[in-house]
Amino acid sequence: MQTLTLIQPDDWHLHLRDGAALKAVLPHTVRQFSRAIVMPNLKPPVRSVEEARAYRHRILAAIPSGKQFEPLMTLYLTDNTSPAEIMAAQASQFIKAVKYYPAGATTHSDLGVTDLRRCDRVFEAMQAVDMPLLLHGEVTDPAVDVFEREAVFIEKHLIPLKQRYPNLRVVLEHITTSEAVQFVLATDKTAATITPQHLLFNRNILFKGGIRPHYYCLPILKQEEHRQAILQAATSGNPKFFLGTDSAPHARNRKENSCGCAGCYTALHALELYAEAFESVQALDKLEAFASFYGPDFYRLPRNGTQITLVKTTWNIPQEIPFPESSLIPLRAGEAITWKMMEN
Ligand SMILES: NC(=O)N[C@@H](CC(=O)O)C(=O)O
Ligand SMILES: [Zn+2]
Ligand SMILES: [Zn+2]
Repeated sequence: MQTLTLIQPDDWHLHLRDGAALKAVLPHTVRQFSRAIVMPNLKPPVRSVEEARAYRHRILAAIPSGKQFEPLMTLYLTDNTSPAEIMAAQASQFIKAVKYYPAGATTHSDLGVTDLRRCDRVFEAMQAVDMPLLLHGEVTDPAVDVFEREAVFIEKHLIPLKQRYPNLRVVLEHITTSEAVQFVLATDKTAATITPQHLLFNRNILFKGGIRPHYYCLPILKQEEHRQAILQAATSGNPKFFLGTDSAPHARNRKENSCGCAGCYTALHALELYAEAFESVQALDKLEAFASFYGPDFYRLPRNGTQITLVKTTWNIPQEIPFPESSLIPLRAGEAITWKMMEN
């Protein structure tokens, strides 16, 4: 039987939510990953060191007994974030990054930043203490085509930001376009996370035989040429590209809705999905570094010591998972998948 043993991976972009939802999804992540960069887009968002400390304790309390997991916390940037909060975040040790959401771009982003330039004093402080900036890189201008919003953001906002703060370390999150790949390759102190859905699917899946809300996430899936560009980047062995699932749970009734939420749920089977993507281009030998080395290297954390094993065997992804309000539909629910993580 074909097996694949990896140093235990970490998830460098994850939504854990809070309360009963947190309790429902955390065991899945804990099974696959040792650490995760936890997104701060709660309602209300995690804007201060004290809120991050309290959220971190709620996560720690929800870890299944006997399991090891380290949540790496982030702060939600607003127009009003102060440089002093950045200094306090750096001193906290448990806050590893600051997250930028353009106001209104995605789930729970209404308190996000209205204009990047308003945060210049904060970026100066982040650059000074070497705190990474994580970006949801899309413009929100309704006049810009939804498929162009990442490329326009890079051109109009991110290139100028990096010109003002060349030493600010940035991670362009969940990249979806060849423009993003080109930007990351060309820019110092810049990395990117890549999700399983953006490696496996192009936008056709959204309309395959009907509208499929469980494939809807932001940034939206793009054309095939973009999928190929990010698959090439992920499997290239370049340490600027690493794993971030963007697993984003929403209850079934909120996805299957006349105005459905954005987000794909992959925490259950992320490594299997990534393995399929890497195998599709004969690059399984590149998976371990993408999943387990380049993220900790970027965040200047030690690589994990434990290992996990994937086995080449076919199983069916569950149709649904228990979740508050209704249920949770994992990506590719009910379909077969050809890798399986062994219980450890
Ligand atoms: N990716 C998504 O489609 N949704 C994320 C937010 C985000 O990462 O943009 C969520 O929190 O649901
Ligand atoms: Zn996002
Ligand atoms: Zn996200």
